[in-house]
Amino acid sequence: MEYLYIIIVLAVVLVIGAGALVANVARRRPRLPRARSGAGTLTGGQPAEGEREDAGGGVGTLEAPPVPRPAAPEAEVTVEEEAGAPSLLEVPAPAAGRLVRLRARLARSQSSLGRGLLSLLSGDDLSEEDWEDVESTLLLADVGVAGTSELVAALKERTTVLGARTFADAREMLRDELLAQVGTTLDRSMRTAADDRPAVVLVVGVNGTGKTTTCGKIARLLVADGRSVVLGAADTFRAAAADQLETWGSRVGAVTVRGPEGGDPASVAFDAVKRGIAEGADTVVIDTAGRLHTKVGLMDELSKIKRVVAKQSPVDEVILVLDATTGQNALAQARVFAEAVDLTGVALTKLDGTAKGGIVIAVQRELGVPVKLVGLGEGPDDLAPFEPEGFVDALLGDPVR
Ligand SMILES: Nc1nc2c(ncn2[C@@H]2O[C@H](COP(=O)(O)OP(=O)(O)OP(=O)(O)O)[C@@H](O)[C@H]2O)c(=O)[nH]1
Repeated sequence: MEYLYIIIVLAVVLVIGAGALVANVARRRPRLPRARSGAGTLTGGQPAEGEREDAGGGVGTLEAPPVPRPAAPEAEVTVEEEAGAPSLLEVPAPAAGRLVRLRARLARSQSSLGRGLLSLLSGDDLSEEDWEDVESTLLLADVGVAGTSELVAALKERTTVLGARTFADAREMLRDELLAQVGTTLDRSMRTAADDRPAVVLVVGVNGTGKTTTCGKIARLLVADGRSVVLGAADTFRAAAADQLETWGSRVGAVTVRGPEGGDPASVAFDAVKRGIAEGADTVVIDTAGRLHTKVGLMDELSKIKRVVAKQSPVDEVILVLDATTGQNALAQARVFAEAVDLTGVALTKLDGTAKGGIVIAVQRELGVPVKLVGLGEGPDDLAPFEPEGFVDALLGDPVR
């Protein structure tokens, strides 16, 4: 009987011991590293969620949220990358025809300017009240007072000559007149190449307009055209801006030159151009800070950057970034920057949002320099060279009713 008790106790001890061993082994089993969100996989278009945040701000510090254990093939890729294998650079979407490809983004917010005017203008005689509606539609679409009165005068003249109009007639007439206002003969090319030295592009504007993002997107446009790019993080005011720029650059193989936080922006710009020359780069794109509260401070800083850069190379482009959704405020900023520095072009961002397309006309009238680029989204390739025809067609929508 005693033996029986001993055997039972031993059996219980054995079962408990085996259970503990199994649990311990299961706990120690190595896990596969977490897959990085979309790294090296993007080839243009909309980014994956984690990348969208990268583009927006605070990049480099963002951790992808924990994800469930990845499927086997993804996990293998991640293991290789983390073992030091080079990750693939992204291939940006080609620059040509981007605006036409992105026109749906623009058309979404433009129904009042396009459809609204077309329904007013097609048909027979327009009453005084109708013309007032045409005028207020144009003003509400941010065309501005001068542009609106010119457009209304031209449309009045055309409707008198044309008489009764079909929808197609009205569309053609409005298209012609809008194109005349937007301008088809302005030189909208970006000077991003120079003989025997890198071309220098200075990007200026108030913070929050999309300046750093636009620098990153310009780099992508250039890389898509086969150019080599050096980025200069001369926005030394906010450390995250330099991180953000560096992330944009690293995605397409562009080097980013940066300085200490709060350091001298002109010195970073100088170093970036120096690096561009040393590396035989095609273009140096310099991001600047926009947080200067007085016009004098702004003028001093921008002219110092230009002066210091000019010791090595002329500045070929000075692009002002304006947030198109801010309407009149964007025009006020444009005025201040135009007094501080000789602008050569405008990048109008956020035209995919609540912006009104007429701002293109108003900004060009205000500054006397062409809109060269338009931002149509937060995705890495949502920046397009501005094309007047594609833009006006997007405003007017489909030619067939
Ligand atoms: N919808 C939309 N968002 C945009 C566009 N361009 C930029 N943005 C967003 O605007 C926000 C501000 O962009 P930033 O590039 O950080 O602005 P910034 O002017 O450089 O600001 P600082 O770096 O603080 O000086 C970001 O969330 C961008 O993703 C655009 O064309 N469309």
